[in-house]
Amino acid sequence: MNDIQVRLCGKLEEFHLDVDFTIPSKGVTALFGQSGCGKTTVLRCLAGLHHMKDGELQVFGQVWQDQTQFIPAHKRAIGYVFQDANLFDHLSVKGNLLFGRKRVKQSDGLDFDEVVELLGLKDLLNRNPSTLSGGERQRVAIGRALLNAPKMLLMDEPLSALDRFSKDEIIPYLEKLNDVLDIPVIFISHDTDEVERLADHLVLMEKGCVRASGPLLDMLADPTLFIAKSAKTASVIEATIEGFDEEDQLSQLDLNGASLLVPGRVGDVGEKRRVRIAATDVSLALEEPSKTTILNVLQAKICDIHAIDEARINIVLCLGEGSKGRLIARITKRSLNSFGFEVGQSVYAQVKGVSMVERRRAG
Ligand SMILES: Nc1ncnc2c1ncn2[C@@H]1O[C@H](COP(=O)(O)OP(=O)(O)OP(=O)(O)O)[C@@H](O)[C@H]1O
Repeated sequence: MNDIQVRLCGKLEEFHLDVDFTIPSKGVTALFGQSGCGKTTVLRCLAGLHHMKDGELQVFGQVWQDQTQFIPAHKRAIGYVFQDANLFDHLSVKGNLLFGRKRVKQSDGLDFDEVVELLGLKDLLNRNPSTLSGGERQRVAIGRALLNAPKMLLMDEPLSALDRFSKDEIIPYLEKLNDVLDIPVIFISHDTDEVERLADHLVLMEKGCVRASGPLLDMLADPTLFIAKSAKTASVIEATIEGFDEEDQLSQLDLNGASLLVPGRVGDVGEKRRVRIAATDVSLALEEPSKTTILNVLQAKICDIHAIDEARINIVLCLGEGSKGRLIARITKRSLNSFGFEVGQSVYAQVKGVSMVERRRAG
């Protein structure tokens, strides 16, 4: 009852939407899929900006839409952030932030100072929006949405209009926001890097349908999903920092029982971090390689083999017990056949590169 249940079925001229999925009440959910698959339509239906007649929406046990009722947009406690910040140029940043705030009970949600602090807006308050950078404008738009005490924050490609530099500037603020907010955030993105850094849950859409949904890390390890076919396919795994080697300046991480070394001090002992290992950076060996410069050679078991096309194969490896430590290796069909890899077999995974999915702190 504490989650968000979405069922929507209907047509927009030629486009047919038919989705039925659940969004957890906490954390960040990314709606991901190709252009035109229906992500914005789903978000607009959630916000009440579009009424798909055949639909049911239940938010924290409250009915927002069913066969007999439809709560209009202005009565849904929602913050909506669009691709463009849509700020009012006749108002200062402060005026924009406070726009609509009068309608909200002051005790609800975050207060003005908290939002200003969280999004690093203090030095911008007296500026005119026309003088702000794209990233700064989006931070103000997010602040304005939060000050209306939403029960849910919806963001439609909030970073897509920004250049790489502005994205890098704003992402740490979003990460910090995600740590502080106790409302669900649902955002649309085309960018796998953004999704890996920001999302906890993923809803994968394809041609008006939900292809799969679930915890991000499980979804990224599922070789049957279309994201596993991309050239950028990677495993994103939660690791715990176990130690630091001062002499060689290497951090030692625990990946579900397997030990991984990464250069530099990536955090304090006991902290959890996401690591990203590109599928093309993992190669397999039947025996433990002895003469190699590769630092990370992990013992693993093959738990799935999945052909991507005529030439390439994804091998899903399990590290330790359970389904948490799953690593994808991208190999050729020729290697699969010549080594005779099969499900259940024990192998050594040589990991050529590991990057930290940074969860930096802003401000
Ligand atoms: N008001 C409308 N009338 C007719 N067709 C529409 C309308 N709104 C959206 N569509 C169509 O519905 C489909 C889904 O659109 P939607 O904007 O939801 O996709 P999307 O996944 O968000 O795409 P993108 O990533 O490109 O923003 C598209 O084919 C679009 O042309």
